[in-house]
Order: sequence, then structure tokens, then C-alpha cells
Amino acid sequence: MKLSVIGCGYLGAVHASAMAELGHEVVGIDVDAAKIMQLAAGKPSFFEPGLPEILASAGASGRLRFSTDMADVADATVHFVAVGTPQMQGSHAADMSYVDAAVAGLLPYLKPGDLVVGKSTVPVGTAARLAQLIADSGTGATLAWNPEFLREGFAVKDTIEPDRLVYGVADESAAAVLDEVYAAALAAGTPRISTDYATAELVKVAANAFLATKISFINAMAEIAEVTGADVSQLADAIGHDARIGRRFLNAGVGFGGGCLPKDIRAFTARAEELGRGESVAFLKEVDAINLRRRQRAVDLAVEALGGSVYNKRIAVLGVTFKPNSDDVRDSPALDIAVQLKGLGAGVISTDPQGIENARLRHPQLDYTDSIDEALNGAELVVLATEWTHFRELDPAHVASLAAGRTIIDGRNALDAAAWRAAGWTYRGMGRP
Ligand SMILES: NC(=O)c1ccc[n+]([C@@H]2O[C@H](COP(=O)([O-])OP(=O)(O)OC[C@H]3O[C@@H](n4cnc5c(N)ncnc54)[C@H](O)[C@@H]3O)[C@@H](O)[C@H]2O)c1
Ligand SMILES: O=c1ccn([C@@H]2O[C@H](COP(=O)(O)OP(=O)(O)O[C@H]3O[C@H](CO)[C@@H](O)[C@H](O)[C@H]3O)[C@@H](O)[C@H]2O)c(=O)[nH]1
Repeated sequence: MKLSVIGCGYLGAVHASAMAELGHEVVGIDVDAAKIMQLAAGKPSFFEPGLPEILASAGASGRLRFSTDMADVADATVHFVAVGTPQMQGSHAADMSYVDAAVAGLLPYLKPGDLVVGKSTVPVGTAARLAQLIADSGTGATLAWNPEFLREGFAVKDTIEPDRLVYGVADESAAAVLDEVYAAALAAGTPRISTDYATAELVKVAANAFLATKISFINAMAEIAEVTGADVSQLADAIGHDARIGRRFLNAGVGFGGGCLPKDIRAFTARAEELGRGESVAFLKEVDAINLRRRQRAVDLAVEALGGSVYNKRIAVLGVTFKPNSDDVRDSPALDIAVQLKGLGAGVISTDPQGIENARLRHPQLDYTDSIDEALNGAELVVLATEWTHFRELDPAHVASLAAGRTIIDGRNALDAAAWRAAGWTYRGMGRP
């Protein structure tokens, strides 16, 4: 099939490459000329495991092109909209201007039978509004909403082998088109839920709200563990054995960040309030508040560990990205902690295997190094903020040979506390004794 993907960021670049890898003919469109030049040269514009490989093989097949010119979508019959829906400045609602601009840009090139497929995460009601806009355009095209559930770090696998496909459609012909797009995943038995627009839009925000709630739940337990001497990691293991609860997404620490969970729960709250149902999701404000408190807790632990003040103290912060295996620093707890410590006068040095370039763009005032050893050298305190394997596998004796201090704050409860203590370290976890 001939597909276009509008917006080639973390979601769109992977979607375009994966669809081409599956045999479709794909053109990826973005307004960012530098990004398009890189992608067209076969170089991903961000770090995502597996993306270089599929970008290269799909590019070599001749099935994948990239362009800044919307006119290049004219041959395609299915148009995925994968542009950003960031949090608006000054409000918690989603900024819909990019989605609106992308759909407006598509209109002149739509033909009878074309299907516009929304993938961006949007406030419920968006699909119905855009379907009306497309119907009014007289192009003969229609709209579907097909939310995306990929995780950064696993984006390629999640796109090629999704755990479910959700279609928000106005009629079965749109579902049939999507079945053709996703024929490979469907043949492999992927569950498929075909529903109305509003349900499809809500599935996406409900899924992220649930995940965020699960993380804040365990972080709330960490707060209680901190005042009782209990161990939140053991608590998570124990409740996680109950299959109704499950162990995944019960890792307490400095909390969730990224370009999705934080903004999506806030946008969901804002939309529910607009709909007069703010009270139904009022708990999400608490989920957000618990989450932000955990970043503060890590900063407080640092102050405590350094005797009441971090002023002029050298602190190594391990990690800048919001999670391992990504270069994404959007709303990253790790960066937030580094910024707060720097604000308190600490000499912070951050290191990360992939995120430094992005971090430097956002926070040029921080000091960064590619070298873990350089970050650790002379550090009076070490803070693990993102659980990259590189940091989890650090040998406590090696770190002790470089650092000036002997306290490590494990912001992700990712280290072997006993091993660090045995090597002479004061280990402080998040909700672990
Ligand atoms: N990143 C993820 O893991 C993920 C997963 C599922 C859903 N989502 C959702 O997907 C959407 C995109 O997220 P992202 O992380 O890829 O964002 P992103 O910022 O990485 O990418 C968005 C891209 O859209 C481009 N763009 C903006 N306006 C455009 C226009 N008018 N025409 C063409 N291109 C345009 C931007 O230049 C940018 O490259 C969001 O709604 C997000 O919530 C993201
Ligand atoms: O037990 C856990 C699990 C995750 N996190 C943190 O939660 C954040 C989000 O993690 P994850 O969900 O793995 O990353 P994303 O790539 O942002 O993916 C989420 O957001 C995407 C965009 O909407 C969705 O598509 C995915 O399904 C959803 O998992 C990260 O900061 C993690 O460190 C925890 O603190 N504890």
C-alpha cells in the first residue's frame, strides 16, 4: 500500500520505517528540514535501538522516502498523522495546533477513498471534529483514529509486533483499510479492537493514566516505607506476585517523565474539566503531585547526605534521559534533579550514554561529560537518576577509587544495596532502608 506519515519524530520516524520494512511504500513528511535530511541519508535523528537497521533496509529497498514537501503525499492513499501534541504553555491542555496544521496541510492532496489516520495522542472529541472538517472539504477522504502504544527504547518491536491494535472508525470500510495496513501483525494474532472515535481516543489516555497511576501508587508506598523502615522493592515484589496486580510498572524511584505520561495525564485532566467531569479524574492531579514529590525527595536526600547543604559540593548525576535506551530528555526526572541541585549551588556534573546532546540544548547551564569516570572523579556524592545498564553495572570499588565521598543515592532502586554497602558505601534508595 502507499502510505504517508506526517511528522517524523520519535513516533513518526519509527512508524514510517517499520511500515516500509513490512512492505508498504512510504513517504515521511516533516516541517523540520534538518530532520528530513538526516532521515533521508539513513541516519535516525534520535537514538532508538533497531531504528538504524530498519531505516537502512527500508531505504535500500526504495520503499521509504522522506520529504518536507506535503505535495509528496499525493500518491499515497493512507495518511498517518504523527505530529506532536505537547503541553500548552501556561495551561495543562494539549496544544492541538500541530495536528490541525498537519490536517490542513493534507487537505489539498486528499482524493476520494483516501484515509487520514490519526496516531497522535489527542483530547477526546478531536477525531469527530477533524472527521467533520475532512467531510466538509469535499475531498471524498475519511478519517480514522489509531492510537499508538509504543514505548521508547522498544519502539521498533512495539510497532512491528504491537500488543493490540485499536481503530476508532466511523464505518467498517476504514477498519478494512487499516486491516490491510496491519496485515502482518493481524496474521500473527495481534488483538484488534475496532470501535468509535471517542473510545479509541480514550483508550490511549486511559492506558497512560493507568500506567502513571501504577507508578505513583508504588511511589506513595515508598513514601510510607520511608517513615516506617519498610522496603518498597520487596513490597512491590510481594504484591506483584498477585496476578491481578502484576509486578511490571511497580518500580519506585524518582518517578515518571518523558514526552507522554506527564503531559498526557495533565491533558486528560484538562479535557475532563472542559467536559464537566473534572472530578472523575481528579486523582490524576494527586498522581502528578506524588510523581513530582519523588524528584524533590531525591534532592532532599542529597542535601541530607551532604550534611545539610550541597553548596559548592561536587555531585555526579548518572543519567539525563527520562529512561534508559532513549536519548529523550523531555520532562526527565534526572535532568530536573540536576537542575535543582545546581540551583542550590552544587557543582553538578551529569553523564549519560545517549542524552547529553538533547540535555545540553535544554539546560546549557549544566555541566556534562561523556565519561562516567570523569563524572565520578572527585564527586562528593553520586546520584543514580536513570537506570542505564552502564550505571547498574558499575563496580562499587571502582567508583570508590574515583569519588571523594562514599554516599550513593539510588534514585531508581536499581542497584544491589548489599554490594554497595559491603564496599564501604552509604547506600540510600527511594523507599528502601
Ligand atoms: N514518543 C512516543 O513514544 C509516543 C508514543 C505514542 C504516542 N505518541 C504521541 O505521538 C505524537 C508525536 O509524539 P513524538 O514523541 O513523536 O513527538 P516529536 O516531537 O518527536 O515529533 C513530532 C514531529 O512532528 C513534526 N511536525 C510538527 N508539525 C508538523 C506539520 N505541520 N507537518 C509535518 N510535521 C510536523 C515535528 O517537526 C516533529 O518532528 C504525540 O501526540 C505523542 O503524544 C508518542
Ligand atoms: O515501574 C516503573 C516504570 C516506569 N517508570 C518511569 O515511567 C516513565 C515512562 O516509562 P515508559 O512508559 O516505559 O516510557 P514511554 O516510552 O514514555 O511510554 C509510555 O508512553 C508512550 C507514549 O504515549 C506510550 O505509547 C507507552 O505505552 C507508555 O508506556 C519513565 O520515566 C520511567 O522511568 C517508573 O518510574 N517506574
